[in-house]
Amino acid sequence: MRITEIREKTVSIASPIANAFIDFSKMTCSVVAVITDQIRDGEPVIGFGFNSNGRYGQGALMRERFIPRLMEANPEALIDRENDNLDPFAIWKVMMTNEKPGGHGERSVAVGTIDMAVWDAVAKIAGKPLYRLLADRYREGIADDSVWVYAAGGYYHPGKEIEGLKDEMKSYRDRGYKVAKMKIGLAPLADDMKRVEAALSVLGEGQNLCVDANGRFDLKTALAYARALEPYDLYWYEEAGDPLDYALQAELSQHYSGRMATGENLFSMQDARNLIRHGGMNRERDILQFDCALSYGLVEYMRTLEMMAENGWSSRRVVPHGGHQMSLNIAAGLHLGGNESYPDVFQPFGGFADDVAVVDSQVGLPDAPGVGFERKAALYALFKRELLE
Ligand SMILES: O=C([O-])CC(=O)C(=O)O
Ligand SMILES: [Mg+2]
Repeated sequence: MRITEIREKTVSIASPIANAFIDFSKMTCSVVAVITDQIRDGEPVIGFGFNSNGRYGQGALMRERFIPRLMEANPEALIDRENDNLDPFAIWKVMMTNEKPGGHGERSVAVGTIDMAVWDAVAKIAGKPLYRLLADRYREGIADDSVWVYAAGGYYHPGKEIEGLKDEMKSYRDRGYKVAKMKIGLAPLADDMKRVEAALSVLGEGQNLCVDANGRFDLKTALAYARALEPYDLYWYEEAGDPLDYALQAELSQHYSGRMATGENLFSMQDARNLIRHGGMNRERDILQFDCALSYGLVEYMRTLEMMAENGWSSRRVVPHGGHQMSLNIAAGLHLGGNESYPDVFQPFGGFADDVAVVDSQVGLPDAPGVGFERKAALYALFKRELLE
């Protein structure tokens, strides 16, 4: 059993939206195909992967380091004999050969993207949905049947006024979502509070709304927003300050009594551990948003979940960033607390299988081998067009 070829390409996921820190006018993403010599239903098994929105395509790193390391490795060293399959842990180790610790920047995205394709292939070789394979291997066979999801959007957009935001929130409600998320921090505080009130006029109680500052605020601004937001009793206040400013997060938690969420820009177990150690996060209340596709993939994610357990954090406190099917499988198979969903933005990467609707903020998973990409027609068509033709 061996990987015969790995292909990668950078594709556009540009759109005119903006959060408090970046706009997505030139956003790209890598797509990857890991082609194997295994045959299922008369076709070679091919695993697919892509990196989450918000970081750009990582083709150069893949072409120069990670793909050659895998293709030069002894194929025997990449096999999981016990399960008669490829071994994602051995593959990860080969990819990370001669990589120093620390400085988890773009390379964690490159590795995370290939890792996604490897797990897709592994589940396809096993003939199971990935969430089922994960539950069977690591959770005594018990998977969640459905996963809690919230609708992420509420971006700043040229020409999108209050009415546009309300229409967007209403459309999420109409599509089965109870909780939605909107951006804050690009407009002045007073304007943002008008936007928050507009969203709440559609969503109802504060517990149906999350706000996301995308790491924009210094401590003073984070505290000013905390004071203004507190009376609304929102579901969560996300990424107030710089993702690596644990002291800011810890100080903020002394002044804000509601739930906070952060972690989407922490790309390693070690960075996540620093948040747990130094960020003042409350394990009974707060939410961690690590995204495997940005942070060295599922192999590293399992280390992060182990680290959390060692620190008394339940895996149910994790609701990954990214709104993609890989995290949805991890959520169902490894018992996370939910998953982000992008009903409208970042298509066709955001969103789940075409035939699973969101009902009461819960989404099911398709009964298809692998991550389920083949059940999301627009995404599968993109993979085929960009990587196989
Ligand atoms: O706007 C972004 O970069 C995405 C984001 O923070 C989120 O989905 O939480
Ligand atoms: Mg965010």
